[in-house]
Amino acid sequence: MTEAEAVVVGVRVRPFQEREIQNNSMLCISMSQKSTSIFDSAGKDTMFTFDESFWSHDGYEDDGTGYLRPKRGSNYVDQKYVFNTFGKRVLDNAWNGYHCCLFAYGQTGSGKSYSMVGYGNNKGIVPISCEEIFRRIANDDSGNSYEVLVSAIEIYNEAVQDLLIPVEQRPRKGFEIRESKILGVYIDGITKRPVESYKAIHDTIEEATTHRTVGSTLMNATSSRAHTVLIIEFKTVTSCSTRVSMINLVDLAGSEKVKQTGAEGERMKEGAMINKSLSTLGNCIEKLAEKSTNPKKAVLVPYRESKLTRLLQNALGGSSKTIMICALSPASSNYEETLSTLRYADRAKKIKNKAVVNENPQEKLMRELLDENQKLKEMIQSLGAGRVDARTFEDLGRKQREIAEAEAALKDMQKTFQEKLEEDRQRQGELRRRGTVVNPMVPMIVNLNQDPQLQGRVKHYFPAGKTLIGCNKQDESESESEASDLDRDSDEESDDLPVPDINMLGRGMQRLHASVENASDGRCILRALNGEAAQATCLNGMTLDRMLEMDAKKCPRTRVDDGFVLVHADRLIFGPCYFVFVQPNICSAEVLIASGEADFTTAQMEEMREKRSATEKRIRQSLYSPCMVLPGLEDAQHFEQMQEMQKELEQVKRTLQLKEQVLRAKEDEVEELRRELALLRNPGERLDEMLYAGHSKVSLAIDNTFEEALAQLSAVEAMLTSCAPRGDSPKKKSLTS
Ligand SMILES: Nc1ncnc2c1ncn2[C@@H]1O[C@H](COP(=O)(O)OP(=O)(O)OP(=O)(O)O)[C@@H](O)[C@H]1O
Repeated sequence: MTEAEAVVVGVRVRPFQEREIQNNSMLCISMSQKSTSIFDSAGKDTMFTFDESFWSHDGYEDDGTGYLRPKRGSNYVDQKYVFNTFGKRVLDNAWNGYHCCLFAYGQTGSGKSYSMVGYGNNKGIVPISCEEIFRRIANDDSGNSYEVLVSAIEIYNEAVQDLLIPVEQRPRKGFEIRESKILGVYIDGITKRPVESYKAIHDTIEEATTHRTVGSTLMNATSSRAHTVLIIEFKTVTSCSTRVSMINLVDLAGSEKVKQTGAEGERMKEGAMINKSLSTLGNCIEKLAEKSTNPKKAVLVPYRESKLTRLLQNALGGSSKTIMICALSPASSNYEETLSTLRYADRAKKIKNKAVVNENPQEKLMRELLDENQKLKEMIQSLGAGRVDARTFEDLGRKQREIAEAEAALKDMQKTFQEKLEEDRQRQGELRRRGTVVNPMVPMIVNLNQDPQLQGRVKHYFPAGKTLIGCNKQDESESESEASDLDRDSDEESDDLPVPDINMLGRGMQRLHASVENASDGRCILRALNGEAAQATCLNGMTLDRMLEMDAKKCPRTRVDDGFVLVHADRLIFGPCYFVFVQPNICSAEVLIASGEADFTTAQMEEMREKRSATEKRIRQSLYSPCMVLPGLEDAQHFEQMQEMQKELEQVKRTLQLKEQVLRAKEDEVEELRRELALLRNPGERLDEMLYAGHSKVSLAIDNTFEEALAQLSAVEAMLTSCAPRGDSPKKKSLTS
């Protein structure tokens, strides 16, 4: 009989972030071998022991390529070490035919994605594992053959989405998680992409990431608000058997409490949904731990209460080998959250699973599926013979659906891997022809946001041809029943309109708002699709309707008919959404954003500046144009009009002055921040400045002291002079001279 095996749990603490250093954050975590301690503000510690405690807080250096490696003699744990400890274990298990699951838990910004996916050269467990899978396959000379299928999903607001299909082709309410006796828990209709090389799996993950960010815009989400799961189905075919194992790599959403993030409205709902998934996960872990400690006790595990736990049911309390990596913030300001993560991890390590090798499942599955088919036929026959009760009738409907699913699964199983590859190639070719598959080197717009954490998270690509930007209200979160009749009428009217390729919601957005044409000469041309849209679309602060009125020579951008040629780093505003245009062959979006060349404040300020000058122009026009039309100043009515307008002008001037003050203050603030940033980037200069400041203070002090001394001397001198006998006043040399 298979031995029960505990969930393997590791914790990892990251370095301080810039903000935490600036806030003089205190370190509240210490680690010694497998134990981790957390200290509260009074210095009292709570200790936990895990399978692994990874110290990644300090003791590292850049190896010259951006990769962070441990300094000589330090205990810093780098990405390779984490992969060798946890990632390799997952792969070994998969190779032996076990289902495996690795999930990362922790509050936002604690380092989950760093461990799972990694950044730049510091690749995480997911990419290294994918590389390793194909390296092992290439080095295998046993005669076995291998088949790898990849799925990528996101759970957001309790809806499961397939990240391998474009946003606009997804069902609005997401995909269904189903459970059947034969197939177990599975997602109905999810893409399983066959991959035969590291490049293919890498491109698939890139595609999923792109769809993830695009998808998140539609819902105002950020990556940390959704749970992402990469599912790798790994099949080994030997001469006498077939083994299938599923590898689930799960990057959970941030675990912070909604209260702490100050979330409101839609964000609050998101937070509640994430918390629902995470708190159900917590409850399941608690119940499973209870069950493992007391196997005889009847414990109900609430898997069905959230999509996440339903999906992870097998990984948590079934036949899977499971590893959990908990990311910790080192800062004392996050003490509460980190302590709660440690408690979560502590409970998880008590769970015990009984993993089994999934040998020959395909043949078994096919046999079972055929049996089910037979049973259904018999049921139908009995229905025809009139020997059926109500319960059987009800069952029949359910069975019919199950059989349809089973038959679809059977059909899929009967296809060879080569057939699946060929089918996928054709599908990809078709999508590429329609421009649906995204190449990260095509021009794009990237979002700008007040919150630097949210900046650069959303990318919209412009493949060759025309891309339509608009507001497809069907995607709006309000239910249709709440829409006004007027809205409904206008929606009906606009039903014939094409669906925009890029959807942006918010005030000022038109159903078909703008287009960007990626022309054959490589230029991208922006056009507003109607007058109202032109007023609500800005290029570097200026509305398109204003640019269209301008003399072509004065216009800041090259005009092509009614459109404008976009230039790398141009700021664009559509309704309430701020973006920057990126030509990836000039530099990547990440580099552009990090350079500070385009940011939210700049875009907002140039918009305000343009609005001000447009208003001034309008007032000037309305003030002076009547003079030309009306007969003369003696006309009383005209005089009144003039006075009215003068008042209006004064009012506008005052408003403008106020706005100008605000703008200046903001500009000063930005200037100050830029200066600070430059100093931080160049500490030498900072030191010089400090020395200079220190020097000035000292010389000022010396000057003051000197001045005071002189004053005292003059006073003494004056006293001496007044005290000296009048007659023989000597011709003294002044002490001050
Ligand atoms: N072990 C580490 N070594 C160096 N830097 C790290 C490490 N872990 C995390 N970081 C840095 O900390 C920051 C936050 O990490 P990360 O984005 O992985 O957090 P997260 O928990 O995934 O956040 P979110 O929930 O928002 O996705 C990043 O800048 C990352 O580079």
